[in-house]
Amino acid sequence: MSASVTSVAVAGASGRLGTLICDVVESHPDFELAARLSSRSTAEEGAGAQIFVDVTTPEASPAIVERAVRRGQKVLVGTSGWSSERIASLTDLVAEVRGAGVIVVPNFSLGSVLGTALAQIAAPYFDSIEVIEAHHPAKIDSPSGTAVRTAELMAGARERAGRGPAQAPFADQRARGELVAGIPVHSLRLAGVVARQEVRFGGAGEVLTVQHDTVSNESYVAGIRAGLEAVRDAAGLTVGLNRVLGLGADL
Ligand SMILES: NC(=O)C1=CN([C@@H]2O[C@H](COP(=O)(O)OP(=O)(O)OC[C@H]3O[C@@H](n4cnc5c(N)ncnc54)[C@H](OP(=O)(O)O)[C@@H]3O)[C@@H](O)[C@H]2O)C=CC1
Ligand SMILES: O=C(O)C1=N[C@H](C(=O)O)C[C@H](O)C1
Repeated sequence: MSASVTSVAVAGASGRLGTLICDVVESHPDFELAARLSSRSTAEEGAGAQIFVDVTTPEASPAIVERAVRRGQKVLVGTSGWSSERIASLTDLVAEVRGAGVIVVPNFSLGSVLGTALAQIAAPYFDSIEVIEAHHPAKIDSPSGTAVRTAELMAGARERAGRGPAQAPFADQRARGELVAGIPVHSLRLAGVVARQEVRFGGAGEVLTVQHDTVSNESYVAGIRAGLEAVRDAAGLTVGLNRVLGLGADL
């Protein structure tokens, strides 16, 4: 392995996103694929790589990420399930481990990140907000990580603007979706869909919709490349492709 080439291990390499990440690593002149890991891999496999990528499952991800951080690897996380609570404990871990560098990217698609940013701009101006996300039927978790992140960021934007929680009437009824940071989120798992998110804002006599569609996994390629390039020299914890691309903080 040449000194200028950075080695990468991918946990979840046999999955949909992991396969794509391995392709991106292999086609990038600065990186070399050191290990393809699956659910059957041992904890030691991939330990020698400089960068460790986690794209597994929300259940498995925290332990996999902690192990990689503790052994001094730079870590890029694309797995969903990294809610604000999980991010808080990751922040503590990163502060504890000297030299740690972790980037968590809830969505590698530029359009999705911009959609979430636009939703944050709108959130303080509309008390009535609902999120509808749709994904392919093989997705094991719901709501999506992107929907959770979007709802949390919209609630934060409202709080910073001095607005109270969004309205969520009759939220105790099951068909009203799952409340995330006080905002109802509805999940569809539908053949023919890759990934879609709609954020609907209701106001007096009007509805604003911020919608993003991923129509193929190609939408993740540029974000994956940017994440890999950024995590090489990462210090501390970074959350969101917007920060990786220098598009600003959480608005
Ligand atoms: N950030 C983003 O832009 C995107 C994020 N995602 C997220 O990435 C994650 C993976 O999605 P996707 O590729 O579609 O999922 P898949 O089900 O296709 O792949 C899951 C991968 O994780 C592995 N795995 C499962 N359980 C474990 C375990 N206990 N320990 C270690 N590895 C395990 C599987 O290995 P095996 O083959 O052995 O079962 C497989 O390689 C999800 O959380 C998804 O939401 C997806 C797309 C885009
Ligand atoms: O599982 C997926 O496919 C996706 N998962 C991520 C999420 O949960 O938000 C990102 C994207 O929506 C695709």
